[in-house]
Amino acid sequence: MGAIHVAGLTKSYGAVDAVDGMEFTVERGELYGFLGPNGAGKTTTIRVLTGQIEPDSGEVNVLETDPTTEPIETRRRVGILPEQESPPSFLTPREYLEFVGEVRNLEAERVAERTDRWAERLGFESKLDTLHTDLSRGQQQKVMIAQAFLHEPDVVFIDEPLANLDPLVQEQVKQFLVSYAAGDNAVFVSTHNIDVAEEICTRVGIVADGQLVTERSVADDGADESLLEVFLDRVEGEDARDTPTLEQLDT
Ligand SMILES: Nc1ncnc2c1ncn2[C@@H]1O[C@H](COP(=O)(O)OP(=O)(O)OP(=O)(O)O)[C@@H](O)[C@H]1O
Repeated sequence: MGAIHVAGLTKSYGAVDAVDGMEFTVERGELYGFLGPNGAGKTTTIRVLTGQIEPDSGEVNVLETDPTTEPIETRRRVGILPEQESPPSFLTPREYLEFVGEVRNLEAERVAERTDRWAERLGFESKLDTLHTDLSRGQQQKVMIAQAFLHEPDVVFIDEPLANLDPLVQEQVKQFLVSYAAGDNAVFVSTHNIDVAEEICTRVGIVADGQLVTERSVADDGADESLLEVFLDRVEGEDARDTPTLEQLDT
């Protein structure tokens, strides 16, 4: 079945077919990249997989739970870092992580240990007791990463994990994601960043018009086409690749 399994998934908003026959399976140990242009249906798929919205049809399974019929059980087992979400402005990182720890049924001592570890790992120790409203976007993103992993879930869904982070922290987060997935967990990363997907993912699914159009895995590293070329081929069609560059137009 896989840690995450999706078959024949559809979801429309009125006349918009946001997800239209999505199919894929992610196994434990994989860092899976979900790559696609704006409006391809990535966020909608993640929202179905985390029990936030109901699909119109199709099968979904996450860690042996059905997010459409047991959304609370699914959310209990997974970590989620939604797109452009900020921690509550009126709490400090320490308070927020204590709150998340309670929701996740973790012992207070364990939460305190993990909070310190995450603050040290991502460098927000000096901000642990500062209200989020006084933190930068990048510092808030670090807290959001910490909350997603606080209960050490077997599956984590992350939308644009590196948004707003400086290059040094991006490197640390990338290494962490790679090692976390390698520890028999499934990490599902939705991104527009082809370079990052190519660098860290064990497998990449390319999404367009609500469907998975192709997949590439690290095993295809020696392939003739780069991930960017595959992306342009499948998402934009040959026309996009034939579009002349500025240099060509100059000559
Ligand atoms: N709540 C909603 N109501 C109406 N239409 C929606 C809603 N959410 C998404 N859509 C539409 O569904 C389509 C897929 O959106 P979705 O957010 O899943 O794409 P995405 O791949 O995550 O895009 P992005 O990369 O820009 O975040 C888009 O056409 C979008 O406008």
